[in-house]
Amino acid sequence: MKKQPLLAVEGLEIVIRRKEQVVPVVRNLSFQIDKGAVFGLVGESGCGKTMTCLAVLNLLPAGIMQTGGQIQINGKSLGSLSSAEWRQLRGDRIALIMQNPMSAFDAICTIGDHFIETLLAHGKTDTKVARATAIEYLTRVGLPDAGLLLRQYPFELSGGMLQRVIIAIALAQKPDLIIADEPTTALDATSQVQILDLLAGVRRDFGTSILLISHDLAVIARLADEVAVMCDGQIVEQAPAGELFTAPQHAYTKLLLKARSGLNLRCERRVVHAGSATAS
Ligand SMILES: Nc1ncnc2c1ncn2[C@@H]1O[C@H](COP(=O)(O)OP(=O)(O)OP(=O)(O)O)[C@@H](O)[C@H]1O
Repeated sequence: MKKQPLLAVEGLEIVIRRKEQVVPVVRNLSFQIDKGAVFGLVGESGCGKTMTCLAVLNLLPAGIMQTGGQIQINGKSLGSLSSAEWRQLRGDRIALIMQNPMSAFDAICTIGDHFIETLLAHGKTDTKVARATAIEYLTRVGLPDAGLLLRQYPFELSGGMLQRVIIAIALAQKPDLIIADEPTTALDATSQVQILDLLAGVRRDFGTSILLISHDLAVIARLADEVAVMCDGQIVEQAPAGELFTAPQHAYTKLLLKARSGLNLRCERRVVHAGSATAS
């Protein structure tokens, strides 16, 4: 019997309305993520990666809408959820980690305020229990002196530390799925490696599924089991990571791999679109 995926996206269509125009952003996009798996979505800036994950969270910005397709979690369609059910799903079942960790924090609230309020909003009723949980998870993600950290303000922490705090807040809610949208892009090289190692540990120790979004193949290569390559709102190739990196089939995937060695992706992409499906 085929096992049920944790997340199934089927035929997703997203458009932007600009005055009289309707511009497709994501077209007929389908993928599945199994429980405990890391699924990498890679593609150049503007190809629709973020809009795809915002659609999964029902958080598309004004003027951008899902016009087709189905999204299911554990076989349950998300299409019919009420606002309250969506709020519950976000945080409790699906956590989002974004590119710029500072933007996730209110500058006038301490780390403790953020952590404890989030836990209280998602079911922990006792501040003392929430505080103990915060300390436990901050320690688990490798942040020393968690008690002091709870009294600090976001600007007192580095980007890498803030990203760890966000991961700790996410983990404390024991989500089934973490959506990590360019989680290392704003970090220095050392912090990038540490955060990717931390996410690998999260999957290993908690069995959390991860949708990892990046424009950087090296980031995807480090974590993903399965990789989908996006170009202009569509998946052009999907394969297990080992296969995709050693034997890419689609011309655009080959260009992305080449781009890492300094070639001009944008220029060459025009060649692909002009019909050279075998360009490499
Ligand atoms: N708030 C918005 N209003 C209008 N158009 C938007 C908005 N956000 C994104 N877009 C457009 O939607 C398209 C897809 O953007 P998206 O953010 O999903 O790309 P991406 O692949 O995640 O790129 P990046 O890696 O740069 O974030 C782009 O053409 C972008 O210009």
